[in-house]
Amino acid sequence: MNKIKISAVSYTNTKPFIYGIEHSALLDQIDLSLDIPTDCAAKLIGGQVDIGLIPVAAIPLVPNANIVADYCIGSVGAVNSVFIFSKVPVEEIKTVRLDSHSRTSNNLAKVLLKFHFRQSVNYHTNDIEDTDAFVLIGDRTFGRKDEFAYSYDMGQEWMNFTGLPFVYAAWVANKAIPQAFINDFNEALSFGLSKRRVLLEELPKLANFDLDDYLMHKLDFELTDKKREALTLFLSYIAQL
Ligand SMILES: C=C(O[C@@H]1C=C(C(=O)O)C=C[C@H]1O)C(=O)O
Repeated sequence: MNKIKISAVSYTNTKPFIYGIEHSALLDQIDLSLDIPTDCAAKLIGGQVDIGLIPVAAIPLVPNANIVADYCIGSVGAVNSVFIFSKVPVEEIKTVRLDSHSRTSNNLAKVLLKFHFRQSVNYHTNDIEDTDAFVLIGDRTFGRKDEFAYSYDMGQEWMNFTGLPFVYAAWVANKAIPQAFINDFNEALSFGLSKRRVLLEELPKLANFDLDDYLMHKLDFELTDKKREALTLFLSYIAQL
């Protein structure tokens, strides 16, 4: 049988899933690559992989997109790794630099600034551009919150805006995947989540970031009905940008 090709996010948020996959019999049946979120999306859209843990904002661009797992990268309120960092309070933000790693959070920033904060903002993608604020996601945000005059946790702001949890990335396939594989895959992901304490022992301690709180509490990995509702709502807001 051909191996199933999978691209997953290379950040710490995905390590519980990788732990589960690496400790399962699935390892012989798959080709696994770890990529930044934009590349996970590009590989799934381009057909280089069969399944990707992709930014949900990219789902409409995936041919035959179908969500194949009961787990995701999500949060119920603050997530502590998806931020708008700003020099000025949000009512004064006029320019924002987007994060080249991100698809979901760049769109989440636009949705929140337009529909929640009701700000008219110019967006830049150039790294050297001097802007009022910028989007930053993933491990590169760890411990950096206090460096900026204003930090907006977008998981928290989405909760303030909609009363809903949020899903940043989901396991999506671009073709039909055999049900037996999906069952084993869910089992592996669930096993990885149940071993987060073991994983935390293996990860280096960070001086100014609570990794335990991040993996055990801030991230919320179950793709619940409320998160699916949030996903549909988020995609409908993106369509109105
Ligand atoms: C919570 C996070 O979720 C992520 C955010 C993504 C995005 O903004 O496109 C994509 C994948 C996830 O890794 C994070 O990276 O901090």
